[in-house]
Amino acid sequence: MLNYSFGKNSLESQLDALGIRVAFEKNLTKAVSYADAISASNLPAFACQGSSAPDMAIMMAAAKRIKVGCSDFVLLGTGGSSLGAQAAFALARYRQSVGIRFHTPDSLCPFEMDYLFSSLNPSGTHILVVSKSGSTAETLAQLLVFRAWLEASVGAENLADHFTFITEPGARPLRHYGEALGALVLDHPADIGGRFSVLTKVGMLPALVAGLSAKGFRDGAERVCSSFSDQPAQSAAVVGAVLIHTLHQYRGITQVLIMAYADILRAFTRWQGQLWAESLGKGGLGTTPIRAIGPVDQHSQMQLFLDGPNDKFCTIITVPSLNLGPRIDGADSRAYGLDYMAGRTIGDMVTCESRATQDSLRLQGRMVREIIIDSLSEANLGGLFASFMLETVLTAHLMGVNAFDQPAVEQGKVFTRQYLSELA
Ligand SMILES: O=P(O)(O)OC[C@H]1O[C@](O)(CO)[C@@H](O)[C@@H]1O
Repeated sequence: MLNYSFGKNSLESQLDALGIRVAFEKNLTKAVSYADAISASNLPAFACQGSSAPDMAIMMAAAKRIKVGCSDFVLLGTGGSSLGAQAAFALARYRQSVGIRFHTPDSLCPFEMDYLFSSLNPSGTHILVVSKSGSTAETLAQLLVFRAWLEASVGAENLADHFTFITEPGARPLRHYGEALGALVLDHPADIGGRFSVLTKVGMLPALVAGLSAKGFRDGAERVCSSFSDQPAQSAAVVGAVLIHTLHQYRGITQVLIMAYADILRAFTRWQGQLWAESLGKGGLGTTPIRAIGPVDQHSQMQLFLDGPNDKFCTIITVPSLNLGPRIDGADSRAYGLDYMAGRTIGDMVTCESRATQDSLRLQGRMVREIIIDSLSEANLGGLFASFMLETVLTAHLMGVNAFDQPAVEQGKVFTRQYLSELA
């Protein structure tokens, strides 16, 4: 279950106080008619992958194959080919549901790779290589290095059993490589962009390997999609997109903060950051995502959020945690003058700290939205994925930009190839 709130004062009264009620309503009408249009033409496939979709059987079989004798599961991929799976892995870690160790070297780092090789057990290592384009240099370089490392231990004849690939059909270096190896090569859906692919095989196969329910993720996403279709004007995605866009247009909001009060959502905030930045930063437009985790970032970034420029829209994601987690010893804390925490749980503290953060931000005149999920589950994480993808697409529509491309990053890739080939 995913709910949202703007605090004690109604959203309408806050819009009135800011003098943007009329502009909000106008943008809302535009967003709702776009929401109706995309609902009528079948909701975007990325957000609404049915749990009975034909790829379920393919993923289940692939996950079963990967798990045979697997002690270390390495996901090679970057950006949208890794971040969604990382968000899912965090849930599995918290559940302690599998005995497999997960490794997601999503950035290219010589030191990290050396360390990873020293910590892996080659015979129990399975490598899932994900790249929609099949040509991302970092992922391909990692693959080449991993193959040589693994071949030295398990032998060329056994390599295919240690690899699975996900990439688009067609002539692509990664596809060619996987097929030549004789490994399992699965199709990345051609009509779904990398950063929108978390509910496809890209995020769901790793989730299954981690012992999570892909059906659970997709059911949660479907629930969000149906309430988006049924009552768009009330959905978190539509209201969020309209509010952010209106505040950007009329009240100088240029940054969008996502602060999650659950460590487990740390990777989720990274996933959302890519989604937002790459989808909206176009042609001189865009708002900058900021990721934060509570309570820790109260002690690092909060001063700026509270007392720096009033240019941020703040989303606080919470999971009810009253009475949860270890309890603080009453006598011990009282003996040291810590009466305020005596007998409270760690969950009590986190709940109060999130409330304190929201109230402090509001006192400073910041616009704060709380998104509440009732538990840490596949369904709720799936719902968050769907909701934020819809919000991003709606925001792009309001801004008049294409959410689905990322033309500017290509130049850096061209330079990288050139500089590498020019190295002495
Ligand atoms: O899945 P691929 O094609 O390897 O791309 C990885 C990431 O790189 C980007 O293309 C940006 O360079 C992202 O959009 C994408 O998620």
